[in-house]
Amino acid sequence: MVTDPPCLGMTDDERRSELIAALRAADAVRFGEFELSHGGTSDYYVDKYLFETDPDALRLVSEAFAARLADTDAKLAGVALGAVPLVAVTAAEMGRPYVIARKQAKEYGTGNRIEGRLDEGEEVVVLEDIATTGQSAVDAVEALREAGATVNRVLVVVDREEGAEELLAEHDIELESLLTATELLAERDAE
Ligand SMILES: O=P(O)(O)OC[C@H]1O[C@H](OP(=O)(O)OP(=O)(O)O)[C@H](O)[C@@H]1O
Ligand SMILES: O=C(O)c1cc(=O)[nH]c(=O)[nH]1
Repeated sequence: MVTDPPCLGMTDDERRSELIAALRAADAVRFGEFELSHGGTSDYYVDKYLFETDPDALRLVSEAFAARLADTDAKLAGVALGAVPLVAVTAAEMGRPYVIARKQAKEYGTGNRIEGRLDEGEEVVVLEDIATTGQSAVDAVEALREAGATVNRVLVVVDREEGAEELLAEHDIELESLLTATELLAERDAE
């Protein structure tokens, strides 16, 4: 069943502006020199844990995700660790079940790479916080596909526009973002 998301009346532009303001208010957009997870450095960094632990920003992200997901009744998946709060809140808001894609399989107990219930052939949309190279998202999709899911869509909060869209396309995955780096940094870049 496809449920009506909240704030359906908001335009994408309104939602984007509100989200940028919330990320900035949470102090999640940092400037300086930062090392990134797949190598290289950057003069800015989105500290996902600052916006994910801020109730206003977390609520806005989950509402925006829910609005984007109104066109599908697919199961949701979150990429550990950062996307776990995002998928949990979005799933609760939408009344949808979800799974978690670990970076590596658990080394004891169940030995699971995918946590939660996943049935063979089930359609899954992956939620992620940040896409830089896109490798983390691709790894999660591959693990979900190996576990039997059908996955062709990844939804991220921020696409840093550093090749993720192209890498995902090579794996037959469409990348959608709530914000691009261009949108997020427009104010700084206009100065
Ligand atoms: O697109 P990529 O080049 O893969 O980079 C982005 C990934 O890196 C960050 O996660 P991080 O490795 O910091 O892990 P965490 O969620 O466990 O903190 C971010 O949350 C993405 O998952
Ligand atoms: O590529 C990364 O590692 C990365 C970039 C970023 O802006 N934020 C983050 O949490 N990780």
